[in-house]
Amino acid sequence: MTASGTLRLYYGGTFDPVHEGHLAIARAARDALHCPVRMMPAADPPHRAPPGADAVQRAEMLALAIGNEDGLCVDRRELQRDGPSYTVETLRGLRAAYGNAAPLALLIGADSLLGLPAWREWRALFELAHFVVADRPGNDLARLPVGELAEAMDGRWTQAPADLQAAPAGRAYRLSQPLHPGSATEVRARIAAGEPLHGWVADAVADYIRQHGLYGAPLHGLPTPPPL
Ligand SMILES: Nc1ncnc2c1ncn2[C@@H]1O[C@H](COP(=O)(O)OP(=O)(O)OP(=O)(O)O)[C@@H](O)[C@H]1O
Ligand SMILES: O=C(O)c1ccc[n+]([C@@H]2O[C@H](COP(=O)([O-])O)[C@@H](O)[C@H]2O)c1
Repeated sequence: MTASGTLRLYYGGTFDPVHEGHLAIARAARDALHCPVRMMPAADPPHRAPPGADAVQRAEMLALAIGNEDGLCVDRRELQRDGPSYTVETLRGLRAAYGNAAPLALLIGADSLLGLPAWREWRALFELAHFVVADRPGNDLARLPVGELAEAMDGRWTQAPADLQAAPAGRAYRLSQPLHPGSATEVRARIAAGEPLHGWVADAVADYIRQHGLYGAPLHGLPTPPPL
């Protein structure tokens, strides 16, 4: 099918909490592809333990991290449905809203791509969207393991942003941004250890975490209770 309209790029994640690594790849994708990046928190992320912050809190932290920055926004559509936030359902909803000719893309990190065969109806995802894949430390995209994922990716890779505009779905673009070590696991561990968050999350996000006592952070303004 011929594509029509401008590329719509969605960046799904648990964002528990949003950190500087997330923002770095969102900005890199925005700047490389010249389109807004819609950061889309998963209400009930599949294939992982329940997040430490609820979906509304994670969306609020995203909004604080983004502030008024051009070309980044929060898309709350997955908060509006019940059940696990399967990406295939989200993309079908986007197709229903924007039509089969609209170029759609999903931004994911390299670790997510390597886990793609565990996603619900994963092969159908290539019919619904392009993938924009960001390099992530410890995940080498140049050496995809031989097997069903490598076969499914064969012939899809492009380094031409125009190819994502020329078709509604089915291509894969590698975002070779500078590697960023940010990880939500590391941020939560730093909070648990009482270490500073500056440089790991936006200051407004660090304030929100303290104000809401998230991830075991002592509530803002209250003394730390003695150990039991
Ligand atoms: N530093 C990073 N570089 C590249 N991609 C990243 C980075 N951090 C997260 N991502 C990608 O962003 C998406 C959402 O990530 P997620 O919200 O699960 O954060 P995370 O840091 O991986 O979290 P956790 O440590 O809790 O697993 C995933 O596709 C992930 O691969
Ligand atoms: O649809 C699935 O089966 C599926 C399985 C794992 C992850 N995802 C999506 O991938 C995105 C990143 O997930 P995560 O767990 O790394 O934050 C997020 O939007 C999830 O909803 C989706």
